[in-house]
Amino acid sequence: MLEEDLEIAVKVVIVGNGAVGKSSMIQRYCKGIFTKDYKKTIGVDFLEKQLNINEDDVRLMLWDTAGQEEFDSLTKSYYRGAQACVLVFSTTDRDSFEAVEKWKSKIEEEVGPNIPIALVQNKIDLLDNAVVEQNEAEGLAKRLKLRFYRTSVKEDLNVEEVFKYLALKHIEKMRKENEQESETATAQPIRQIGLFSTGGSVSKSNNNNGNGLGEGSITLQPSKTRVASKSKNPLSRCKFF
Ligand SMILES: Nc1nc2c(ncn2[C@@H]2O[C@H](COP(=O)(O)OP(=O)(O)OP(=O)(O)O)[C@@H](O)[C@H]2O)c(=O)[nH]1
Repeated sequence: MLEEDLEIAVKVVIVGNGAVGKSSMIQRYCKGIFTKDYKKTIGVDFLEKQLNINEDDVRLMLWDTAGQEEFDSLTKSYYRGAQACVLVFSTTDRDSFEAVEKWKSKIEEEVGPNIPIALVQNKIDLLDNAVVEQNEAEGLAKRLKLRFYRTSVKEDLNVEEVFKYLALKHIEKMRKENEQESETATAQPIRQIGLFSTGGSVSKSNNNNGNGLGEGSITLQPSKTRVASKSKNPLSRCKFF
C-alpha cells in the first residue's frame, strides 16, 4: 500500500467538569453548530473529524466524556488508548478551574504522562461574569506544562486551533518515536531470520555472507496509529455516531 493512501488516526478525549462546554465544542468543531440548550452527556459520545495537516491526512476520533462525577468510573475506561486530550474549564465556573489538576491526574493515571494535553478556558464571551483571572489561568497552564487556549464555542473563537495543535503534536511525537525505533534497529542488527513485530513497513539489514542469502534479517516495524483507506468523499469528513 502506498504511503499517500494512509491516514493518521488519533484518539482524542475531551474532559472537564459538567457544563463547561465539552459537547458544544465538539459539535461546533465537527458540525459548525452551537445550541444554547444544555443536555448533560450520559457516559460518552463519539464524533469524528478529518483534517489535512502539512500533506498528512488526519482522522480525529473525538470522545466526549461526561463531566458529572456520577459517570466517573464509566468514562475512565474510555480514556484508555487516548493519544491526545482537551481539558476544559469555564470562565464562569470557579470549581471547574479548580478541578483542572484532578482531571489531568485522572487522564495520566490511565494513559501515562506523555499524552499531549491542551488546557482550554471556554466561554470567554462571558468575560464580564468571569470568576477566573487570565493570569491565574495562564499561571496554572505554565505550572502544569500545558498549552493554553481561550475559546468561545458560542462565538467560534479558537476552537479549530485547539484540535490542530493536538493533531500536530501527535504527528511530531509519532515521527520522533519512529526515528528512535529506526535508530535502535540500526544500532542493534538482529541476526535471526523471521523476527518481526506486527504490521507496517519493512526494513532489511543486508549482511551478505557470500551464499546470496546473507545472514541479515527482515524486520517489520509497527505501523503505529496509521490506518488504511483514505476517504475521498468530502461528505464523510465529519461523522456523527
Ligand atoms: N456563553 C457560552 N455558552 C456556552 C459556550 N460553550 C458552551 N456553552 C453552553 O454551556 C452549556 C453546557 O454546554 P455543554 O457543551 O453541554 O457542556 P458539557 O461540558 O458537555 O457538559 P456535560 O455533558 O455535563 O459534561 C450549554 O448551555 C451551552 O450552550 C460558550 O463558549 N459560551
